[in-house]
Amino acid sequence: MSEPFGRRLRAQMERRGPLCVGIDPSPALLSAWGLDDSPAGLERFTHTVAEAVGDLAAAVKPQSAFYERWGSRGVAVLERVIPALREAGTLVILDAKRGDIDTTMAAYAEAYLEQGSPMAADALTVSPYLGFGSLAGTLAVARGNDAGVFVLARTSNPEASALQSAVADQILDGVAEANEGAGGLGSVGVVVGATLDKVGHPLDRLGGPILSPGLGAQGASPADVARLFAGVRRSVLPSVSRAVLADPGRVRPLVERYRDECAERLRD
Ligand SMILES: O=C(O)c1cc(=O)[nH]c(=O)n1[C@@H]1O[C@H](COP(=O)(O)O)[C@@H](O)[C@H]1O
Repeated sequence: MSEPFGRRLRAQMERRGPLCVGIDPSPALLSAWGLDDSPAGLERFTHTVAEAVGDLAAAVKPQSAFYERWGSRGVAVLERVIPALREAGTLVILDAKRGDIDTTMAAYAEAYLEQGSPMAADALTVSPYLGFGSLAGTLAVARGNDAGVFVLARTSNPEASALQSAVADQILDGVAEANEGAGGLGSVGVVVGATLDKVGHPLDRLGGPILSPGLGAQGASPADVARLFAGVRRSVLPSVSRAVLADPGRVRPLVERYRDECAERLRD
């Protein structure tokens, strides 16, 4: 590993355009592809998406839950696809949304961010609702491995608003502090859903990337993302899953379309 995650992400977004492609092999999508809801179906779906976008998307975000459904056989699929995606030149953000006390979080960080671990990704989504300080060990492991962390701040689901808006400032301050002195885009990001009407908290001092899921199936468009993040657009990595995954033959062209529109809208 050569460079901190934030700088690698900045380079990827400039080279490939600002789009993260989620791999969410739900039973409904496996069925739409004519695949069995089984580890073999999961593997076929996953590798088809990886081949379609590994050389195209700035980042790819496998949703761990759809693999964990199958226990060790599903996790084995994840263990195979993460290195394959990284080999293809994309950054892997593992979406596992881990959150626990500090020592347990450090163990999750070793599982997902320690280079050499079977599931080592470039970045991990984490939950700060045990207190921002509970992430200290995770941030340390990430830093030591040039990996990234995306901390939930304002998620895309409507039921999150009351809880998260009460503590979002603490989380954003913690992230800003963790990115101090990064020099370029920091490696500690936040998750802010593209579906929000407004963020309601300042994002201009974060210093790190903003992962923004909610494009497509949850109703947001690239124009919504541009409106929501006016002033910080160059730090935004929109993420799309179902809207590009419905048909195996159309994954690549749909990703190209979203990527081009996001690049156009988030130019500045
Ligand atoms: O962390 C995430 O990626 C995430 C955060 C959030 O606020 N909302 C959200 O939908 N996600 C994830 O992003 C993906 C959204 O999928 P689509 O709605 O199909 O694009 C799912 O894997 C969600 O778990």
